[in-house]
Amino acid sequence: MRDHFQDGLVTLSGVAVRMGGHEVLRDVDFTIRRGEIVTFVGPNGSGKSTLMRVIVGALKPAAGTVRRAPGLRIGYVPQKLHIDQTLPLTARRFLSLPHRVAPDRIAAALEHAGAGGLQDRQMSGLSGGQFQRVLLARAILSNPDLLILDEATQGLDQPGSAAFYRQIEAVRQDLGCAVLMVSHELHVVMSASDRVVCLNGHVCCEGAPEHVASAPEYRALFGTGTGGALALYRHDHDHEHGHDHDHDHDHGHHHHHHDGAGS
Ligand SMILES: Nc1ncnc2c1ncn2[C@@H]1O[C@H](COP(=O)(O)OP(=O)(O)OP(=O)(O)O)[C@@H](O)[C@H]1O
Repeated sequence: MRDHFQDGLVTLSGVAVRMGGHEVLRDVDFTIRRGEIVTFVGPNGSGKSTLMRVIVGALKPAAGTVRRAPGLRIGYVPQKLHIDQTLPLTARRFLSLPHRVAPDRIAAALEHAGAGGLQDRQMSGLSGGQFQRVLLARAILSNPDLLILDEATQGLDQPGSAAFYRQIEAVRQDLGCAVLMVSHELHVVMSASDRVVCLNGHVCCEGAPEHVASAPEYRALFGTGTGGALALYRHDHDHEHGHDHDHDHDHGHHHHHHDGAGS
């Protein structure tokens, strides 16, 4: 049924990257397929941004191969974008830079990004969440096969981030694009991802969120620091799907040993 999932949009084999004389990434095999939401997690300096740069083609690996589907269109949502606050600039004009875009396309992109009707607002007057949605709309304008987000929810509070990730899922649903994100907000990202890739100079572990969360390699990296976050994720997860859960609400003490891999 899901033939389109077979198509690799970007495929990396045996990729290694050296920076300033030392190896930042080694032996990376990775594929993202049409329509998938994949998230890179990993400690600071584990090579997440570097790997993103290899995937978009901004950085050439020292070893290995990178294959992109012919004609692949990538939309990029940056972590932050600084706009001169004194410059009068409406969302419509911002989305028309550097090339003019027809008003109906702008309206449609804003609608998809959950920012419908904001075209006449000043960029400097938008809330953090609205601003990120306008950046998302800009990425959508290129009609991407692959949407890339580099910690796009920095500066948003937790409900704001959760809402933004729900918007990302809606965009994937509406446009059918694949999504690749980097994030530190593990619990939020885990619930929004089909697949999580845990990096630490190489791919430590990957798979369905529940699988990665219970993998010893992941636990070794993130230790007990994410215990609460993972408990929160499980809590949400249990309640969203509403099956097989007991009602004591003591999800923090559940121990799933690799049983989530197939979910
Ligand atoms: N231009 C560069 N020159 C030398 N070393 C670099 C360069 N860019 C990155 N590095 C090193 O590569 C490693 C991986 O960096 P990268 O930014 O990919 O990590 P990250 O996982 O994205 O980190 P963070 O979570 O802090 O954003 C780090 O040790 C970093 O210092």
